[in-house]
Amino acid sequence: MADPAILTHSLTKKYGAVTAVHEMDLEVKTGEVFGFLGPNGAGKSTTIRTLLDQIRPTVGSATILGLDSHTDSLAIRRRVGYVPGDLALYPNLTGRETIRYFARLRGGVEQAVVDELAQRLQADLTKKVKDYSTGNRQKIGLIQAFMHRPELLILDEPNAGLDPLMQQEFLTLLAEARERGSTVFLSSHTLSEVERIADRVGIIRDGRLIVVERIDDLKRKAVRRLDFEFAQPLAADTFAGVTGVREVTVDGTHVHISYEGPVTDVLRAATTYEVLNLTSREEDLEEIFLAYYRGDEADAVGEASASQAESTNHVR
Ligand SMILES: Nc1ncnc2c1ncn2[C@@H]1O[C@H](COP(=O)(O)OP(=O)(O)OP(=O)(O)O)[C@@H](O)[C@H]1O
Repeated sequence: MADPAILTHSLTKKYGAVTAVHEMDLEVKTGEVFGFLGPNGAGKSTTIRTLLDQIRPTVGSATILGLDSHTDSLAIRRRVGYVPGDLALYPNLTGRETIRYFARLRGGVEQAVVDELAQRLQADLTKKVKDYSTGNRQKIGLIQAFMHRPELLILDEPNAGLDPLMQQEFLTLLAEARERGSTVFLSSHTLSEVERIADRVGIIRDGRLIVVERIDDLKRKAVRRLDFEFAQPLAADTFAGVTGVREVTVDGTHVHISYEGPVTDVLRAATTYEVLNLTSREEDLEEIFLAYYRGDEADAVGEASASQAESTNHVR
């Protein structure tokens, strides 16, 4: 079997009294797109910089593509494309000169690949970097990360500053990289940025990896809602004890139900009465995710459904 693309053992980074990364055991499989999610200051960038040997862990170790992150760091750099969270560029170089500089560090890349990436991302490479907007700087970051068709892409909040059209193009580039067999490690603070492309997500909070799940499983756990209109008013306890039901609001003939898991029992209980109308609302993945952020992972689904507004405020 292929080595995992990323494997860490008890990876820990302390800055004085602050433990930025705490005993992290992370495995990213070859060929998957892994979303690395957490709020500001959770430890995402510190983890990534440790993986790339830009900083040394206080305790623990990591292998990247089967190579030791420290002793084999040069070999790793050639096989990895990296977009840092705080991309530092020379202000007086043009975009093209900047890309040439990165290309030389990599031992040369195909000009045709650079041109195609620049065209697809609508990057103007003739301007000096100091005259770029945040989004245009980010495009340079993406071009240099993708241009050597690396086996592993490590992307630290790569969407920053990209407009919706470019975000879409970026997702297409990721999908193509996956088609070629590349692995993608993608950090973000919003699930919505990664949910369309990631196979699995890991959620990090206060330096700890608190959950790793397949996006499909996370979706299965998400809260869903049904709004019924009945011919007759129902008693408040009509749905008490029905499997999967989390919350019921009865307002005369209108009943709102949030539930998790299969809908069968809810429907069976409802259709013992005359149903005039039924609407089903989108499952809300963001809610369950925000609950993990807040620290309610033991009961992420229930808490999320109870107080979305509060959780949204907390993250901001
Ligand atoms: N060089 C440093 N010296 C001291 N503390 C640091 C240093 N770098 C990071 N930290 C601290 O480590 C913790 C994790 O920071 P990190 O930048 O890794 O988080 P992050 O998840 O990438 O956040 P963001 O989404 O804001 O980039 C924070 O408390 C931060 O203040």
